[in-house]
Amino acid sequence: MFKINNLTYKYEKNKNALSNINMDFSNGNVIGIIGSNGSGKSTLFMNLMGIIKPTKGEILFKGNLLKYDKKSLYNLRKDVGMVFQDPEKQIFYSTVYDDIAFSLRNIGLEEDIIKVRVNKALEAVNGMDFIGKPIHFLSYGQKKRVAIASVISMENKMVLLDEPTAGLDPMSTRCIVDIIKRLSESNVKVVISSHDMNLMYEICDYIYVLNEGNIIDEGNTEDVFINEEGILGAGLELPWLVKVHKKMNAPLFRKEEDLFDFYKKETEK
Ligand SMILES: Nc1ncnc2c1ncn2[C@@H]1O[C@H](COP(=O)(O)OP(=O)(O)OP(=O)(O)O)[C@@H](O)[C@H]1O
Repeated sequence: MFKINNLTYKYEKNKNALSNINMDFSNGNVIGIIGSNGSGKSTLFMNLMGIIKPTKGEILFKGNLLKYDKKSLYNLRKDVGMVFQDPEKQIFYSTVYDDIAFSLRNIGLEEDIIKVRVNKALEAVNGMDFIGKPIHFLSYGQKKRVAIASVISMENKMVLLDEPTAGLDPMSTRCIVDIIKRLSESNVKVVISSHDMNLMYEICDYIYVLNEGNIIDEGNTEDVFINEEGILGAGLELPWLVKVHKKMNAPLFRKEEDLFDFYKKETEK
């Protein structure tokens, strides 16, 4: 859906946050953007959503140059939803129900359909307990789950997730992994940024590695993560399954269950 040609973005009085970026999101169904703090991930997402405009280069959406008038942005955001890194940036309403319902009311849905969508989205993030609660009663992790539910409820064709699991406990993280898998199975394109290399290795099928605003590597997930130099060079670490492969000479597995099955069979021999 998105194709990015030679995108450069510079914040005022700062060096380039992104330099000459080329990306094609038709390369995968779950696309990962990895990079250490300050490498440009959030800046990239804000460019894609039309919140900020490239200093140089172009962003194509469905083959057309991104436009910034109200109607074009409304249409873009009907197709593409984004979960911001900081949930406070996208939560405005007094109660959880109304917050999620807000965007759905905006696109003119009937109240009974809204009710179904809000319930379904909150169930997906394991958040039905707080449906009627005022937002300010929630913890950071709970707000994050509401922000994710809000985007899911829109049923967009594409979802951008900026650090969706940062600050979440293990159970909530598993919920998010399941959500991403389900979205992908229902043909929603997912683009995700995260510092959690194990998560990215598990769910992504194509990876871009950002370092100080430059793409220093890209490719299919296994090819990118096997390149230790590239990963360490970007200030990241190898997923544990790749470490086991490299240090213990085990086959390369994508899922930990496959590794455990392998060793179980080996010890039974
Ligand atoms: N509003 C801003 N004004 C000036 N510089 C900014 C602004 N926001 C970000 N930057 C700079 O742009 C660069 C990229 O920042 P960005 O937030 O996109 O990185 P990131 O990869 O999302 O980082 P993190 O992993 O910490 O979320 C950094 O050098 C940062 O200091």
